[in-house]
Amino acid sequence: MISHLSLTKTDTVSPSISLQTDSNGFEFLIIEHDKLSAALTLHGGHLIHFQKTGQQPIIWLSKSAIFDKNKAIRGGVPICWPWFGPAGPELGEGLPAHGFARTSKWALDNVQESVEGVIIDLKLNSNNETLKLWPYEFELTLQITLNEQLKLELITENKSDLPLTYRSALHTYLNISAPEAIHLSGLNKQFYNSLNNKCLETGDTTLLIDQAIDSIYKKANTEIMLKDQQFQQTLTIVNTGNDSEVVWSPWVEGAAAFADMPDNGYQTMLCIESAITQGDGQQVKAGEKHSLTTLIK
Ligand SMILES: O=P(O)(O)OC[C@H]1O[C@@H](O)[C@H](O)[C@@H](O)[C@@H]1O
Repeated sequence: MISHLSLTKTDTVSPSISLQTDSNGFEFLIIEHDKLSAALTLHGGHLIHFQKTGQQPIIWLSKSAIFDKNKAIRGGVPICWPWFGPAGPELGEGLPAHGFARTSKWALDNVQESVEGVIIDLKLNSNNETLKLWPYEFELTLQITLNEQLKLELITENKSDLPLTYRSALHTYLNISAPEAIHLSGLNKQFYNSLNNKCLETGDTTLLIDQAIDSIYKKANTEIMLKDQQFQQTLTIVNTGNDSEVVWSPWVEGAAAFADMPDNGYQTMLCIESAITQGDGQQVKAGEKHSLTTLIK
């Protein structure tokens, strides 16, 4: 999934993690471990690749993704935070879609390695720039656990004196063989259809992917299963701290409209997002923390 990138190693972080840059100096953390390979960027705190040794990549990255410090990366797991979709009108106009975490520079806080895999902690703290966009002091921690399973935990700590509310999504782009090979089950029956004025609709708990989809499902009551007949694998997805799951495929027209996705890109990806989208969002009291996770096994 990242073999098309031309990277140069600039530093060693730990036995299986190196810092590498592209020709523009854009930084990547590359993980080459006996059990898995993975990659992430400090820009956006963005996992862009995860593959267990001998298996298909689990995470999809656009072949035409743009690596630019002012843009969000197409593919991987963008961190949508502290809002999802457009910002609420109370925050003002001209704010970036899906918040600013996915275009902010995160700091590498900690790495742990074992024979099973690696755990990487990234941090993003409020600063003068974030306070102009969103008036709360915070510390965000993204813990990325890469081993037999993939786990992402996003911890929002409220460092202000007032309660905050946030919305979010771990906007996971999953790698699929082909839409017609996919059978998705375990979703809630009720969903808000963003392609139909966000109307609340009732469907089946299973879904075949044969057209554009942009739906906010009420939180699943059970595990979500993504069966891929061609890859002969079933991914099980368990989300916590969320109130909904977003399922998104841009399909033919959507992919054609994106400069950073090949026209056929929609055929090999499907987003299933652990999300906070309902009501006013998740409240976090002053000094407290809230955790949003997705686990893919
Ligand atoms: O192009 P972006 O900003 O990364 O967003 C991609 C998609 O993200 C999804 O989560 C939304 O439900 C879609 O409406 C949106 O189009």
